[in-house]
Amino acid sequence: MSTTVETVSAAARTAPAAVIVAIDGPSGTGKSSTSKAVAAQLGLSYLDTGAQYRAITWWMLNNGVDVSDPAEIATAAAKPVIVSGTDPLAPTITVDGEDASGPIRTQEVTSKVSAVSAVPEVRTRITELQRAIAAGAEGGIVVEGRDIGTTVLPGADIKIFLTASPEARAARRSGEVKGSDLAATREALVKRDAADSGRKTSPLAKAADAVEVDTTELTLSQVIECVVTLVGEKQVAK
Ligand SMILES: Nc1ncnc2c1ncn2[C@@H]1O[C@H](COP(=O)(O)OP(=O)(O)O)[C@@H](O)[C@H]1O
Ligand SMILES: Nc1ccn([C@@H]2O[C@H](COP(=O)(O)OP(=O)(O)O)[C@@H](O)[C@H]2O)c(=O)n1
Repeated sequence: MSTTVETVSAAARTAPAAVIVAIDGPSGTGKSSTSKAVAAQLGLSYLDTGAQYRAITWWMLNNGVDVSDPAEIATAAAKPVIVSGTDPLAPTITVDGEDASGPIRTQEVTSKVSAVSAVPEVRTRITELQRAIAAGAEGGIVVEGRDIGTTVLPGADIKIFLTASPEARAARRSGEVKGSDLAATREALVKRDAADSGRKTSPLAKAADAVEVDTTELTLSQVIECVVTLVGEKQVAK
């Protein structure tokens, strides 16, 4: 009998505690790359909340919703069925059963997503989904977005807020698309930041208890290492 108890306590002592990690920040700061790598390295699930806002925007554009009309967006907000796969090595997203991972990255969706995500009914719906996914991730999860530390998971074990200069972020983003215009990319990015930070309902913001990491002069590997270290410290303390 005592052997069983000892075995269980030994396992509890050595197994890392399940942690909830919130990573927020504006576009191009490295949230997705960092979150996926940290989750994969630490055996945690991963949730890209921006992909969910993109997915609902894509559905609205495909289903005749006038995305310049908040009332129309609000009425349609409950309709699409959005399912996120949380494997950091192969994240997925479907809308009404259809793979949406490619189409949600188009310029059209990117230019409309801030207007859709500002509508309170959309945020309530997507926030519920996010909380349910985090609650179901028994081994822990890294959730990345704009309002995870402030609104979605205010009780997260660790909160990171990534920043970088607009120049660095625009250079990173335009590096992803061959022949893209750096100045236009910067302008679009700054405009989206302003819309996301300026909206009334759960704007892009750093939580008071978040650790801010400026990634402007850091390599992606350095950022990942920094976050892995911060999460490791929390796991030991739990
Ligand atoms: N510290 C970094 N240094 C250089 N490039 C980076 C860094 N972090 C991310 N990147 C690159 O910048 C681009 C945007 O990163 P991403 O993780 O998608 O940012 P976000 O999710 O914050 O929008 C990607 O091409 C990524 O490889
Ligand atoms: N938690 C979140 C995540 C994204 N979003 C919205 O979704 C958009 C797309 O997010 P994203 O993370 O895919 O954007 P990128 O930084 O990858 O370009 C943001 O510009 C916000 O308008 C949000 O409102 N709240």
